Amino acid sequence: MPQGNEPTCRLYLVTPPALEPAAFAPLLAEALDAGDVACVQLRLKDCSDDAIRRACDALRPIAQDRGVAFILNDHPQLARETGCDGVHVGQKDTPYDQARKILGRDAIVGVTCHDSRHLAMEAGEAGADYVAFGAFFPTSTKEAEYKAEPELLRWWSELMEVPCVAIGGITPENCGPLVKAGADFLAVVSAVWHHPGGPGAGVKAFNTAIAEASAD
Ligand SMILES: Cc1ncc(COP(=O)(O)OP(=O)(O)O)c(N)n1
Ligand SMILES: Cc1nc(C(=O)O)sc1CCOP(=O)(O)O
Ligand SMILES: [Mg+2]
Repeated sequence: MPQGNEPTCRLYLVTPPALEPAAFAPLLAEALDAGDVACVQLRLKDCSDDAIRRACDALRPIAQDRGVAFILNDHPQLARETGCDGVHVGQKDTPYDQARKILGRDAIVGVTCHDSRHLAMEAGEAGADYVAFGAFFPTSTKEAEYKAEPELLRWWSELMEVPCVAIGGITPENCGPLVKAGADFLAVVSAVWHHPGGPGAGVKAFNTAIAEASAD
């Protein structure tokens, strides 16, 4: 939970779905050195386990050395083997209970809940560290089958203690209503990694937008 001067909503960076670790490492460092980031999710799609291991080994220390949690998408066993802080699982991935057994009670386990109150309550009651809702806006990063509305974040954050993450097409320009509705984290791919000024400028733009929306 936020304490003291921490912002009420924080940035949750998700990596591009394909990357070359040596080339991506300086971009990740640039992003994390530019401002406040709560966590990084390594989300590699269509990749071998060995490639994921290599990416974890190269990128995990960049996050953890800066006090930023490093979470692996989809692969609880690999997350455990490679020293990640946790895993994110979707509804078609390893079930929450199994992921928790693999990683233990101290790890972060987050669960995709699409636009569903029911899935979120199930995940929250089971012990998930956060629930993720989306997609809030059109995204070209993946084919999003569900559409979530800010009202879902308002409902969840007023009723529940478990933090909620908003994902899908989020930019510094459109994030205000999500912050005001109670999102604890904004999970972002394109608007940071494809920011015209580079990822550092992307993080700064989000930090400013979140601060402005929180102050309103
Ligand atoms: C923070 C966060 N929220 C949602 C997702 C999507 O997970 P999932 O539905 O399993 O889809 P893939 O990302 O695996 O394609 C996520 N990764 N992170
Ligand atoms: C990985 C992911 N999951 C989503 C969901 O709705 O569950 S949307 C999404 C892609 C997010 O990327 P961008 O910030 O570039 O839109
Ligand atoms: Mg998944």
